[in-house]
Amino acid sequence: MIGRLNHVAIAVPDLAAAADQYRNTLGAKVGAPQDEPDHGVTVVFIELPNTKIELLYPLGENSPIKGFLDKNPSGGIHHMCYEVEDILAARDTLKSQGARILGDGEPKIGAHGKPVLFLHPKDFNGCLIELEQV
Ligand SMILES: C[C@@H](C(=O)O)C(=O)SCCNC(=O)CCNC(=O)[C@H](O)C(C)(C)COP(=O)(O)OP(=O)(O)OC[C@H]1O[C@@H](n2cnc3c(N)ncnc32)[C@H](O)[C@@H]1OP(=O)(O)O
Ligand SMILES: [Co+2]
Repeated sequence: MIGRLNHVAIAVPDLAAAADQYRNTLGAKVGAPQDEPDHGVTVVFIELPNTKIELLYPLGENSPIKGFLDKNPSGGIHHMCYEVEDILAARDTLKSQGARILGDGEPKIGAHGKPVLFLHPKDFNGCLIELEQV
C-alpha cells in the first residue's frame, strides 16, 4: 500500500536557525518558510536528491506539535510521510485493521496541495505516520 518516502519531518525550536544550518552547514537546497494555518505549523522544505526533509515550527495557539516540542525542547524527528495512491482506500484498510486515524478521520490538504492523513504513533512503533496521496 505505501510507496515512496515523501518526507521526514523534524520539529525545531528555531526555524530560521535550522534552515540556515541545513543551507550553510549541510549545503542543502532549502525552501522559504510556508505557513500552514490548517495544520498549526510553519514549514520549511529541504530538497534532497531522493526525498525531502520538512522542518516544523508551531503556528497559532493550538499547534499539534506544541506538546512534542515541550517534551523535546531541542527538537526531534516528528513524523515520516509515506506516499499512497488512494488515501481513502488506505484509510479504510487501516481502520479495518484497528489503526487510529487522527483528527476527524477525513483527509486535509497538506503542504504540497495533496490530501494527507495522520496515524497514531502508538499504533506504529512510536512513529507518527503521515500518508500523502500522490
Ligand atoms: C503540513 C503537513 C504536511 O506535511 O503536509 C504536516 O506535516 S503538519 C504536521 C503537524 N500535524 C500533526 O502532527 C497532526 C497529527 N498529530 C496529532 O494529532 C498530535 O500531534 C498527536 C500525535 C495526537 C500527539 O498530540 P499531543 O502531543 O498533544 O498528545 P499527547 O501529549 O497526548 O501524546 C500522546 C502520546 O504520543 C506521543 N507523541 C506525541 N507526538 C508524537 C510524535 N510526533 N511521534 C511519536 N510520539 C508522539 C506523546 O509523547 C505521548 O506519549 P506518552 O503518553 O508515552 O508520553
Ligand atoms: Co509532514
